[in-house]
Amino acid sequence: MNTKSAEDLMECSSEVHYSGFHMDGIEQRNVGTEQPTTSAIDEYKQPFLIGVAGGSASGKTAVCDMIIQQLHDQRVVLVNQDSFYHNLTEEELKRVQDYNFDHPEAFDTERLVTVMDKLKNSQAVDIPKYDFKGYKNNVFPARRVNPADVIILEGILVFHDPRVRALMNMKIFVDTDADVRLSRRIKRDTADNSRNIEAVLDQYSKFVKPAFDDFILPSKKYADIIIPRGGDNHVAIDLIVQHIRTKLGQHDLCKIYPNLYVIQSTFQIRGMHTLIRDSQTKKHDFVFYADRLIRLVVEHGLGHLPFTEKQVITPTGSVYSGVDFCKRLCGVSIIRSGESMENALRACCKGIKIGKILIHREGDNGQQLVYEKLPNDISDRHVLLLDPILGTGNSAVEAISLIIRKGVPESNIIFLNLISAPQGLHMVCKRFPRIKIVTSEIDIGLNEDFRVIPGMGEFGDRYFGTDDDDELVESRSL
Ligand SMILES: Nc1nc2c(ncn2[C@@H]2O[C@H](COP(=O)(O)OP(=O)(O)OP(=O)(O)O)[C@@H](O)[C@H]2O)c(=O)[nH]1
Ligand SMILES: O=P(O)(O)OC[C@H]1O[C@H](OP(=O)(O)OP(=O)(O)O)[C@H](O)[C@@H]1O
Ligand SMILES: O=c1cc[nH]c(=O)[nH]1
Repeated sequence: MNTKSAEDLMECSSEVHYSGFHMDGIEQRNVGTEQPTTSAIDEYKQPFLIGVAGGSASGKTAVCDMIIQQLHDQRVVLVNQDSFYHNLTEEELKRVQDYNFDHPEAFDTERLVTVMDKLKNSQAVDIPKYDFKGYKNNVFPARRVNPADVIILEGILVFHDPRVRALMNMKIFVDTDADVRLSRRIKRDTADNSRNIEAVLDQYSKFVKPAFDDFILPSKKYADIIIPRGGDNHVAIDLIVQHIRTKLGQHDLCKIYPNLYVIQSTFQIRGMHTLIRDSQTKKHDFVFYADRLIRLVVEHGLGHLPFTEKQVITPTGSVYSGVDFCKRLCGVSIIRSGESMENALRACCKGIKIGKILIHREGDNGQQLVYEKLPNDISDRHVLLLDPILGTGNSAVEAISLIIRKGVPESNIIFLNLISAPQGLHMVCKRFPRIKIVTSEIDIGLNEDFRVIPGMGEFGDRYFGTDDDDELVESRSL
């Protein structure tokens, strides 16, 4: 994975326009001509890598073909582990029937790691073409593979090497009955009369079955998903494709940080963002739409708290099996902008205790804690930390550190936020990998004044009316 420091990502243009939507007719508009560089984000755009392992003739190819077919609108490449078989030496060629094609050492794993690492980092690669008749991997020309959104690596032993496994976003094991695999293999290998059944069975008992027991089956434990019956299992494949689509639709940072949640974007949400980001929006509209967005973020954040099962009897006398909210919570707002989120939290959680933290900005690089008042029993509670803007991450880190010093486990903190800059997300997620962050949009970056871009300016000034709004134009409605 390409790890860049937050500082390395600071190169962004300061003049940025927000690409919004007209709600009537849903026409996309690009308001400005000068777009910011997206190189900072592109660094983190990584393809989704799926590993498909399983015994010989288990149906891996069928599973891959079906996934590729269903992901027809995505750029998908299929890489086969067979392409990485070592060349056979003259000696080995003379006694090919004694060569173990099913052992991990039959593959050039170093080359496989290099190629997959490049593909994962969106670089084009040359993949060897293997000649199954001549047992050579130097067929000319090699296969040129360009970067794609999804890469599928298929083969009997693709889970064997930990470096290859570490690159995978999803690991699928195709689990097919041994009898079915053997009969398929016999049919396949004798189909064109190229081999007789004795030779096929001999290879099976000498190499294929032992390798399955010693290397392939033990690698099943690494799988995220085990598909019984291979390509015949349409339900499993539909579910896998749905999951891949969700992941592809997510912001790339969500793939890096599993505890980061961006609420699902709708035109309604984009419309509200368009209004609060518009420098021409008047204060009362700004407050109205910011409040609506905040309410959505708060409701979403509450969904990440633990629940217990609860059954109730409905007026029809039927049983409804539901859940009961976690009761031990509190809010903590970062003064002053965080206070704008308190009403939404109170509206959702009656009588909730809300603590406060004031962090004074000293220059633009450092933060200094100047005031805190938190519930005495905060360490027993789940904490909803409120601040609408995550910029450099300095304020959030300061506030989270204080809450942890008060005895709250990191995993009991949920940071609720409207707009996040990638720099702040990297800083907070790396420092506190177990806290959850819920945000409504991730922006492009920060400008030289550490303001989020495109952003929405100074949230506190716009929400509380301490900016100069003489010039603002008339109110508009959604
Ligand atoms: N005899 C022989 N077998 C080979 C050679 N190269 C690979 N194999 C066999 O090919 C098998 C790996 O391919 P499979 O997993 O069966 O291929 P596949 O088509 O992807 O399998 P499924 O799609 O799961 O049916 C190993 O079990 C090897 O024994 C070769 O040159 N000669
Ligand atoms: O991630 P950072 O770079 O630390 O920036 C984020 C901080 O900036 C904003 O507050 P601001 O300092 O503008 O004060 P205000 O809430 O009083 O307007 C925001 O509410 C955060 O607290
Ligand atoms: O863009 C920014 C950054 C910090 N605080 C804000 O209110 N806006």
